Amino acid sequence: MTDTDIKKGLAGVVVDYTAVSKVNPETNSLLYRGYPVQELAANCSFEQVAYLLWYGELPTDAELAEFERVERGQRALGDNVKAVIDLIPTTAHPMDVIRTAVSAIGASDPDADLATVASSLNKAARLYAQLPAIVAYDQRRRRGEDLVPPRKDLGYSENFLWMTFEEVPDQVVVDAFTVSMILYAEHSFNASTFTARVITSTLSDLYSAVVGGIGALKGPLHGGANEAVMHAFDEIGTADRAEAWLDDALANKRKIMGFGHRVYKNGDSRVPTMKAALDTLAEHYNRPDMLELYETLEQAMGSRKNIKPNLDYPSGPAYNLMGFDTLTFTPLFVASRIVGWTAHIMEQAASNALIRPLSAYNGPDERHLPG
Ligand SMILES: CC(=O)SCCNC(=O)CCNC(=O)[C@H](O)C(C)(C)COP(=O)(O)OP(=O)(O)OC[C@H]1O[C@@H](n2cnc3c(N)ncnc32)[C@H](O)[C@@H]1OP(=O)(O)O
Ligand SMILES: O=C([O-])CC(=O)C(=O)O
Repeated sequence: MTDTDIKKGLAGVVVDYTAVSKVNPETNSLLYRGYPVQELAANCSFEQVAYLLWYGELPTDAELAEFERVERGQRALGDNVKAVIDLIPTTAHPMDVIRTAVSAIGASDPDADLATVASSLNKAARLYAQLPAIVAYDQRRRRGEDLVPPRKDLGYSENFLWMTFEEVPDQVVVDAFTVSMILYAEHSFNASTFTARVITSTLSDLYSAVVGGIGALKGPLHGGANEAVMHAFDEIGTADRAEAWLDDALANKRKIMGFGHRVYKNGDSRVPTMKAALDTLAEHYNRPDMLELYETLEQAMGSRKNIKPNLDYPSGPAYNLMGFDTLTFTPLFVASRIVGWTAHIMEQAASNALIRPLSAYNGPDERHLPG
C-alpha cells in the first residue's frame, strides 16, 4: 500500500451507482431523476420535486393531490415532539434541536425498524411534513414567540413561512423560498447523504440514518456554511470593507465559507438560479447593499484564489432577507435535504452492501506488554 493508493476524504472515488441525481462538473449541470434542476426550480412546486425524487417520475395531477393531502394532514407538531423541544435550552444550536426532534419522532414510531418500501416512504413523508413545524417552532421559541399551527389551505412553502412568521409574505418571497428548497433537495453522494447511506448499509433504521445525516450536515464544510456566510457578512459589514477582510482572512489561513466545492471546480451549477432569486429578494426588500457586498466578495475571492461560490453563498443572504435568523439557515437545508437523504436511504436499502472501506495502518509496529 502506497500513499497514492490512499484516497484521503474519498476524493474522486466512485463507490456506487445512484439513479437519484447526476452531478456533472464537466457540463456544470445537476439532474434530478434526469430533469435539469433549473427547469424544476422554474416550473415546479417543492411537493412535485419531492415526489419526483422519491418515486422517480413527476406526479400526475391526481397523484399530486393525494401527495399534498397526506403532507397537509401530517404537518402539525406532535405534542411529544414539542415537549422534547421545550426541554432543550435555547442556547443549543438549532441543528441539535432538529437532530433531537427527529430522534424523538423515530423513538415514538412503533414501526421504526420496519424497512419495507411502503413503510420507508411513509416515514420519509412524515419527516418531510413535520420538519417545517420543527424548524419554524424552534426559531419562534428563541424569539419568545408562541407556536403557530399549520394551515391546510396553504402549499408547502407558504405554510412553512406562515408557521415561522405568522404571515404569508409576497409571492416573490414565496417563490424564492421554493427555489432554495428545490435546489437544496438533493446532491448525490455529498457527506451527509453518504453518512445516511453508511448507516443504512448496516441495516439500521431510517431515523438513525437521517439523524446521522443531520450531524454531518451541521459542519461548516457542508451545510453549516450557509450560516457561516452570514456570520462573515456580519463581520465584514459593508462592501467597501470586503477586500481588506478577505485579505486578512486568507492571510490567517481561514476558509472562506460559501466558496469552493469538492466536485464542482468551475462553479456550482445551482448558484446562478439561487443568485437570481437573491437578486429578486434584494430588489423586493430594497437592499442593494447586500448585493454589493455579495458581488464584491465574490469578485475578490475570484481574483485572489480563483475559487467560485457554492449554493450556500447566495442562500445565506437570501434567507437573511426573508427574515430567518442566521441560526435557522442550516435547519432549512435539513427540511429540504430530507427528501434527498430518504431517497438515497431507500435506494441503498434496495441494493445494499455494507459500506466498510479499508485503512492503511501507520501506528507503532507490533509490540508487547513487559514480562
Ligand atoms: C452545499 C455544500 O455543502 S457546498 C460546501 C459548503 N462548504 C463551504 O462553503 C466551506 C468552504 N469551502 C471549503 O472548505 C472547501 O472548498 C470544501 C470543503 C467545500 C471542498 O474542499 P476540497 O474539495 O477538499 O478542496 P480543498 O479543501 O482541498 O481545496 C483545494 C485548495 O483550495 C483552497 N480552498 C478551497 N476552498 C476554500 C475556501 N472556501 N476558502 C479558502 N481556501 C479554499 C484550499 O485551502 C486548498 O488550498 P491548498 O491546495 O493551497 O491547500
Ligand atoms: O455535494 C457536496 O459535496 C455538497 C453539496 O453541494 C450539497 O450537498 O448540496
